Amino acid sequence: MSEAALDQTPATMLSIRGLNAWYGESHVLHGIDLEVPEGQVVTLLGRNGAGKSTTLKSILGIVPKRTGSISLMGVETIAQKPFRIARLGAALCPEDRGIYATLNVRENLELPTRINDSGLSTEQILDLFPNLRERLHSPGSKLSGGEQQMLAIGRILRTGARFLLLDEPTEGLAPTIVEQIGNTIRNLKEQGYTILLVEQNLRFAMSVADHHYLVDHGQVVDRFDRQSIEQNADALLARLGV
Ligand SMILES: Nc1ncnc2c1ncn2[C@@H]1O[C@H](COP(=O)(O)OP(=O)(O)OP(=O)(O)O)[C@@H](O)[C@H]1O
Repeated sequence: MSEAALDQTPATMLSIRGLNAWYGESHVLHGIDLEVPEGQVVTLLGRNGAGKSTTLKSILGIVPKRTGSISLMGVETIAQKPFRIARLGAALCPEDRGIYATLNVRENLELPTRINDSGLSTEQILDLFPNLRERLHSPGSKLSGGEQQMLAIGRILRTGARFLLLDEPTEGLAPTIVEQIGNTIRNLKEQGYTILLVEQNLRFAMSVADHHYLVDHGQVVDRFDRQSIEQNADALLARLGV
């Protein structure tokens, strides 16, 4: 057996080094360093305004001014345009979910461009989220928060992206829906997807993720694995202010 076959270390999906980002004159990220191994779920935790969403947007190239290094599947993307980064297989599910109010569920699902043939079919997405099947002809404006979130996740699965960036998918949702989203994330991980998740809900983050980064004032200030986050949960809740 070759050495490569014996090596069980997962490949690196994302490696960020010294990421700085600005909105106009406002300097928001101050040297973020983080790694996301392929096939794992990693969370960014932190208070409001810490820089979590800006980190996700920087990975997709949609923050105008960035410096440092963002390597996606070994490709340096810091100077790449968003459409090129998307073609590498990364997709963002934004905090506002980005559902078109006047389009129905099917139209919202089928709107984004596919980047390859490995995207899920509409049928496969409806199998994953049966609630959406019943709402196929309802406009986006008539969906509940949970249905909108499922549609937003389903939509990026259709594109063929294998690296999913989810910005607060549980925000404002009822506990049963949060549980469904958790099951979906675990299911996607089993299917080999890599997920970077922004979360305020620590218990939820702990139930789905392999590693966690704590972001504060635009920097990574701590890192936890499954075991160390359990041991530090109470202190962390206080640090998150929740
Ligand atoms: N489009 C923008 N223009 C100017 N400043 C922005 C913009 N978006 C975010 N900011 C500022 O950048 C900082 C980081 O915001 P970011 O949204 O990344 O934080 P966050 O950790 O995701 O928190 P939240 O959960 O509140 O979104 C905050 O001070 C925020 O006010």
